[in-house]
Amino acid sequence: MPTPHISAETGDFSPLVLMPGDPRRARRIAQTFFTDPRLVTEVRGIEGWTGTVNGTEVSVMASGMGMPSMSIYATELVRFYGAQRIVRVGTAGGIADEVQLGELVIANAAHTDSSMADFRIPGVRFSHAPAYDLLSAAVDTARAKGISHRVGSIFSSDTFYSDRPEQTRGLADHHTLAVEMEAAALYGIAAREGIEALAVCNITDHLFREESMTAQERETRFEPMVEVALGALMR
Ligand SMILES: O=P(O)(O)O[C@H]1O[C@H](CO)[C@@H](O)[C@H]1O
Ligand SMILES: O=c1cc[nH]c(=O)[nH]1
Repeated sequence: MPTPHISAETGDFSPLVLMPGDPRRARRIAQTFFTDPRLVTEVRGIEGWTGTVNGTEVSVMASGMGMPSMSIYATELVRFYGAQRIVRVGTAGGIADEVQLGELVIANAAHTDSSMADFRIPGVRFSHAPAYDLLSAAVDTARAKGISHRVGSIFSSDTFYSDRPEQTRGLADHHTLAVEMEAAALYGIAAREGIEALAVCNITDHLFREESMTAQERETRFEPMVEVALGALMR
């Protein structure tokens, strides 16, 4: 049944869903990795695709940018389309010194400055964590394929252009690996809805160094990340 934001019919989505932020990355992932990909929704330009990978049905749909957008799409995928496992395949900026461009960060926790986290359980500072089985399968896949990766905490920010250098410094002091803008919301929704979630991010820039991929590279350099995410999703 279509929702306000997804026009697919019941059964159009697999229970296994990849979620990049960028709709064009969603399309490229479907065209690169799926056999017989079909477009199942494109409301507001947020594309959802379903196809098969090694005979298993898998879907990919963009989350858009930021936690309110991720929350809308992840909630509708779970409640109306039966999503059981969601793996975010995003881009992120490095914070910890050792993190290099092109490496993957597999997020075993997501700090956040989002006030959305304050509403989850009144009076509780909620811990945003992934499903262990997905995390473990992602690490196994990265190791087996020799894909450069790190496992650690990330920061899900409400702002891309932050004017709080002391916050970034504090995150670095607590050995946070990278910053992005959706994982904490996804982990919170997964906990609430009783599904499994994980975020795997490609490092595309570094907050303390003058290093950055182009917009084109951010859209197109996703293959190792998606291989790791599929290894987790289809474990
Ligand atoms: O490349 P995606 O997956 O959109 O992820 C990152 O890029 C966007 C900011 O440029 C935010 O959505 C952030 O989380
Ligand atoms: O949210 C993001 C994503 C990529 N790079 C950043 O610096 N921030």
